[in-house]
Amino acid sequence: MQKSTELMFGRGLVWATGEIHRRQRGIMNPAFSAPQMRTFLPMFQDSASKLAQMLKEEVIDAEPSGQLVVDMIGWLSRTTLDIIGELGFGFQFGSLDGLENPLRKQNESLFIGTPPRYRLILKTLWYYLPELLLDLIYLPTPRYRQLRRYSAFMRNFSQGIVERSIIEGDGKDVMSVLLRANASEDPRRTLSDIEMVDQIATLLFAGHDTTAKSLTWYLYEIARNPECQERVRAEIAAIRANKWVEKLSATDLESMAYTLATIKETLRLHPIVNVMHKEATRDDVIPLSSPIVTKSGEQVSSIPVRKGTLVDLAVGVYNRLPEIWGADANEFKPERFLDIDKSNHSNIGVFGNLMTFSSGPSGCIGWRFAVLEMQTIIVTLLENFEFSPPPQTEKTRIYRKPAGGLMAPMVEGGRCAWMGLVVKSLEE
Ligand code: HEM
Repeated sequence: MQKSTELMFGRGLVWATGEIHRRQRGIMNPAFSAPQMRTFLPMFQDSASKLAQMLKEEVIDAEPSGQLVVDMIGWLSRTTLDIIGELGFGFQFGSLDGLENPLRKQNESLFIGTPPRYRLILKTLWYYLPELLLDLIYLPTPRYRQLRRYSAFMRNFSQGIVERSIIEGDGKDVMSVLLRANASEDPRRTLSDIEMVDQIATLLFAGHDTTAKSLTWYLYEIARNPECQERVRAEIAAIRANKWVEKLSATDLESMAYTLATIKETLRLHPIVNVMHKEATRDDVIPLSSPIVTKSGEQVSSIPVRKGTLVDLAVGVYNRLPEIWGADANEFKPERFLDIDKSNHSNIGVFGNLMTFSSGPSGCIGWRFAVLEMQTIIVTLLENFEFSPPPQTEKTRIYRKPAGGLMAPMVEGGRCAWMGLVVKSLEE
């Protein structure tokens, strides 16, 4: 597992474990702090406005009625790529402007389609086979060659970015903030040049498709629940009514309690990382919230684990547990986050008592980035468009399937993520 992660992202934060992870994370945390994220808001807003403008052109041009079935995941993926390029490492992808870019092509080729069956089997066996045998099975495959090509390209590209950021020195993006923090740290606690370079591949992977797919699931839910959609629009209008400047502030966004509840509810129902694989770093005991009866009839209230035990965290299952969320756990009901009974909830996860961004020392470092980005894009889209599901046929019915390691919307038999929604411009 760590080997393929290293091939894709080098020795960045997603790859690191133990002491190396603690050191890297300690230096990176401030670059993702709440005040730092607020400085990103204008760029989120500019990208969201550009998305709305391009989408409007597509909808109005193609249909005189001002509505059209649009694959929203394509648009959202381009938007979040432009954002992570500029705010992550000061690079202009220009994908909303239709620019072709070799890095974008490399990145897309890596994540397109569901994996073939043999790779899913290999992944399942991964943990249980000796490493040498894995090398023998894995090394000659086309997937291995693809990963090698990607990692060589990425290293070269990222080196250029880091060199440029060092020379320019005043960038506002995450990498520039990180480079400055690294320079002022005790040398024993700093990131090496290679570790710094490899954070770019890490940010590109972790900060792009994750948010695009979560936003896509948001639109899917909001399209199926028009009364929720209207309520979000009304909340935005109420905030606007008290403002005389065009741009909303971070405080305005935070005050939209219902909109935030709809985001939490989407992240609850559609965690894009459905299962997380962890390894116990020491002998430990996992306490259970309520006792269970084992196959042998024994009642247990905790599970001992030995160092090295592999533990799968079923995020998708936790997020829909009726014991936590109620009998209507499978339904989209944002109100549950407005009148949440805190006494019934253990405080788990970094956001909304959910496991979607995980928890603990390796929980998602970019969750504040992702939430603010989602809030901004959602507000802009819902102020300008109405979303509804297209007529349901085999060609338009959406299923949740794994693609590129993330749960994606797909139609039956499709190889790529797709989310067609009827988009209607609200412009008179
Ligand atoms: C809705 C969007 C996102 C979701 C659902 C998400 C979810 C996750 C999850 C489940 C993990 C694994 C945590 C673990 O292993 O315990 C993770 C890790 C990570 N995420 Fe996110 N993420 C999102 C957006 C972002 C963004 C926008 C960024 C960066 C700008 C980012 C950067 C990272 C990094 C660097 C890690 C590795 C953290 C570590 O190992 O210490 N993520 N994310």
